[in-house]
Amino acid sequence: MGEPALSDFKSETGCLSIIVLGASGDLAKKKTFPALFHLHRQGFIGSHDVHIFGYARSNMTDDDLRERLRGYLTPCKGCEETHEEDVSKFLALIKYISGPYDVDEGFVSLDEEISAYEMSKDDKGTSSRRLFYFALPPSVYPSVCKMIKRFCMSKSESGWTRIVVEKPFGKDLDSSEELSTQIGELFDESQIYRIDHYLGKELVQNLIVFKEDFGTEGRGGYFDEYGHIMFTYDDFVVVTNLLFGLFGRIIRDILQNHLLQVLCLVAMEKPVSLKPEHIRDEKVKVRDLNFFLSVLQSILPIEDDEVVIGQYEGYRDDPTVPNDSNTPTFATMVLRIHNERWEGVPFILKAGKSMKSRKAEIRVQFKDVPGDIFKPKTKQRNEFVIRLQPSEAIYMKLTVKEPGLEMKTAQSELDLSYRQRYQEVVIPEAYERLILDTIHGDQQHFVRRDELKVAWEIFTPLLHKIDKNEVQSVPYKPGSRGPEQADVLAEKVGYVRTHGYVWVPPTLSAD
Ligand SMILES: NC(=O)C1=CN([C@@H]2O[C@H](COP(=O)(O)OP(=O)(O)OC[C@H]3O[C@@H](n4cnc5c(N)ncnc54)[C@H](OP(=O)(O)O)[C@@H]3O)[C@@H](O)[C@H]2O)C=CC1
Ligand SMILES: O=C1O[C@H](COP(=O)(O)O)[C@@H](O)[C@H](O)[C@H]1O
Repeated sequence: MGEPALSDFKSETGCLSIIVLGASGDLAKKKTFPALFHLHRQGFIGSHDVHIFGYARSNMTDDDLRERLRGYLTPCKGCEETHEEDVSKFLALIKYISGPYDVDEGFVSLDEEISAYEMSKDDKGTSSRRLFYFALPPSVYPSVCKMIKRFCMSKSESGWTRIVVEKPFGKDLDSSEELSTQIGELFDESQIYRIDHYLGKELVQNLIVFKEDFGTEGRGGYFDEYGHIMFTYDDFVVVTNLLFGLFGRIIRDILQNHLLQVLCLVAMEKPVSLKPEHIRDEKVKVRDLNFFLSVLQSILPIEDDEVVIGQYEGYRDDPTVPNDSNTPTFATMVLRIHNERWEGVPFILKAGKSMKSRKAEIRVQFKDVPGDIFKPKTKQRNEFVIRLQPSEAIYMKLTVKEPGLEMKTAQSELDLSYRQRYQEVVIPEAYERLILDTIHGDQQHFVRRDELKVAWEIFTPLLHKIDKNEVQSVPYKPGSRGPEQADVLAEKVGYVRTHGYVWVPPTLSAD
């Protein structure tokens, strides 16, 4: 398998302009600029060929923006000593331009600034690279795209223009397709980077490496031993703002994108190679001689009785939330992949806000061994767990003999905890990796238009039912596991929860 290395994408030179649209906003200060800072600090983007432009309507000077960002540029482990210097060098690269999102003048000024910077370089902009990062509400994407297309494209033949767009990409199938069409009329798919930051997480990226082993096995039934696969996202953050004021929040926010993408990487066949298009094809490729359907195409419609949505008690106390809001802050549902490999294996997706803990993980539960001679002494099932966050880890929960003279079983784990195993390694933030991929033109970890469409096809019928109150949120206590009905559903489809066993993460002290 030809594995693309970072160096495969490094051949481009010429000045690089990174334009953060919506520079005054929350995402820009918390994620986009800090990611750029860390890339700069590590030398992935260099002062000699990079300039960063912030653009938004707010009235600010360059220094106002720099001061606003300063507090979010935190030192990483081991670089405390040079931190202040690193920050100063980075902030010096930033220029702020104020302007509206739908008026020519703003983008004419932006283009003038970028061009002036390009002309100041040795190659006079002959290979200008322009990366536009949309840290903006999607409502302004169409007008901003028009403005960029009209005024701000790279003028050099050997350069490029790329746009990075944030979710939500629509609120259902129709609105998403409309947005895709509007953007698609102006930019080629190869210029559009639809970011799903879960695809940039270290352990999500590791899923493709597991494929190498999985994929070499024979077909037909070797997954028979896999009882259930559970994807969870539990968050204790209380979120009060309503996206679009629409129902179905947690589904649109987490399940339709982050968890579905992770599911694809787990369930898809091994791609032909690591080339970005091969990976994206595998997630969504169309029916191939009626033989193997890709993962997304093979997901069956979600059954009403395989969904539980919940809302934490107190959610409606927020003055911005209507008293009769049905908005789910929790959802669990079963997806079924109708293909040769996964027939009969329930994929349980679960996500919630205001939960007792904050974690995201993939849990593959194995079926009971037929004729288990230790039954009924062993009540727990073996599980393979990939903990995406916090404290990244891959571990196998399994039943072992308890050390000692007695033949007693106990649950334990084989554990690869990243913090312990890779003590010297700083795991990069998802946004760092994805921005670097954009600069390198690597679309592997970005959502292609056809993927997005199928993702919405899966969830839209359910979302519309929730929007019409045909599916009701059940209440759950803040700081709990979510509604009991969710556990009942998981149990109904065969998932066995282990009671009384808590995995204690290893300490950092090496023996
Ligand atoms: N914040 C986060 O952690 C995450 C955000 N996202 C997505 O990233 C994008 C940006 O998010 P975020 O930074 O939180 O958004 P903000 O609400 O902070 O908006 C960003 C900037 O856009 C401008 N803006 C806000 N509302 C409007 C409007 N109605 N019309 C025109 N301009 C507007 C404002 O700049 P000005 O008024 O100065 O022009 C604002 O500073 C969104 O698509 C969001 O869904 C995705 C994942 C996480
Ligand atoms: O996209 C989103 O993701 C965050 C969760 O991201 P994480 O990297 O902290 O797990 C979520 O809190 C937010 O609501 C959602 O829009």
